[in-house]
Order: sequence, then structure tokens, then C-alpha cells
Amino acid sequence: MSGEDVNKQHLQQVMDEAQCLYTGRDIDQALDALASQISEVMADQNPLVLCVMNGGIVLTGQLVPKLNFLLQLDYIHATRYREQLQGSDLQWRVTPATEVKGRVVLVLDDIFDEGETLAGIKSWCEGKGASAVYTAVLVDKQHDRKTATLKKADFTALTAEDKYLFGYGMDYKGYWRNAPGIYAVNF
Ligand SMILES: O=P(O)(O)OC[C@H]1O[C@H](OP(=O)(O)OP(=O)(O)O)[C@H](O)[C@@H]1O
Ligand code: HPA
Repeated sequence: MSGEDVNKQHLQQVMDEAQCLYTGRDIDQALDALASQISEVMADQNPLVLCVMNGGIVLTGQLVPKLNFLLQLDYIHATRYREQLQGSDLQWRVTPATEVKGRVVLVLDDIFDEGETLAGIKSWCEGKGASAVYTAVLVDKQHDRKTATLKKADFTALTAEDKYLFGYGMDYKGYWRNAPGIYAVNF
């Protein structure tokens, strides 16, 4: 959808009617706790941190400054929703420029929904010879449709009910990744 074709009124209505599940302040506190948990496990492992684009960008930007140890940062881009509200096949767009072989990897993403995206990325990193792969997400959506072999991330900041979510990196039809909290669409 191009910026001009988009139904701005609909997008504004989605924001106006959404339920705020977590404010920016709630999230910042949850990220402090997440950073402590990750640090306990990874502080001396010199990990390669991979941001999953696009949704992982806000989590990564807010979390990485709270990780007070040696790490390297790169990104990976795989997508299965592509501005739709239902997921399909995992399409690869960009693989990391940094060598994964022999590294402890920490994959950062916004949401663990059905789990296919993180399962696919974890398996890709293992296939490339990572020595260990950890996953961390901002939010885990609570439902029994976890279709992937991976049922949860190693580190989870927050949980949310089974509604379509946006904000803090998560999009609604390509928009509102910039919303300053986690919101549930009110359909
Ligand atoms: O657990 P799953 O059901 O696989 O869904 C989670 C994935 O879906 C979203 O990505 P999307 O494909 O929408 O791409 P985006 O990051 O560009 O929004 C989100 O950022 C996660 O990567
Ligand atoms: N919101 C935004 N992106 C997503 C979601 C969601 O609820 N589930 C998977 N990707």
C-alpha cells in the first residue's frame, strides 16, 4: 500500500478506539527486568545481537542500551505477515552481514505470536553454525495456536491477550509501529 492510497481515516479510528495494554512507562520497567534476565545469562558470552526487522527495531533500540556488556549488533529481515493481519510463509529479505558461525546469538523481536518467525530464524542461525541461539521478545500473545516447534522465547518482557496488537514496533497494516505503548485493536 502506498502512503497516498492508505485510508488515513480508518487508521486514525483504529488508534482512537484501541485499548492501551501497556504504556511506555510500563514497557520501560519491563525492559529493565528483561535486560537483567538477559545479562545474567549472556553477560560474558560476547553475543551477536540480531534485530528482526521491521518489528524488532523499537525493542532493540530501547533494550540494547540497557545491556551493559560486550556485544555486537546486526539485523536480519524475514517477514510472514507483510501488512496483513494473518501470517503465511516466511519470506527472507536480508540475512546478517556479520558471520554467525561460532557465535552466541541473541535474536530480538517485537512479538511471539504463532512462533513461526522466531523458529525459522533460530533454525537458520543454527544451520549457519551459531554455537547457541537465544530469543527475546517484547510480548508473547497468549493463545493455543503456537504452531512452530518453538513454543516461547527464551526471554519475554510482557504477555498480552489474544487480540491484534500494535505499537512499539508492531504494525497495523504497516502503520502505528510508532505508537508509544502496546495497543490492542478493538474490532
Ligand atoms: O510468531 P509469528 O506468528 O511468526 O509472528 C511474529 C512475527 O510477525 C511480525 O513480523 P511481520 O511478518 O509482520 O513483519 P514486520 O516485522 O515487518 O512487521 C513480528 O514482527 C514477528 O516477527
Ligand atoms: N500485531 C502486529 N504484528 C504481528 C502480530 C500482531 O498481533 N502478530 C504477528 N505479527
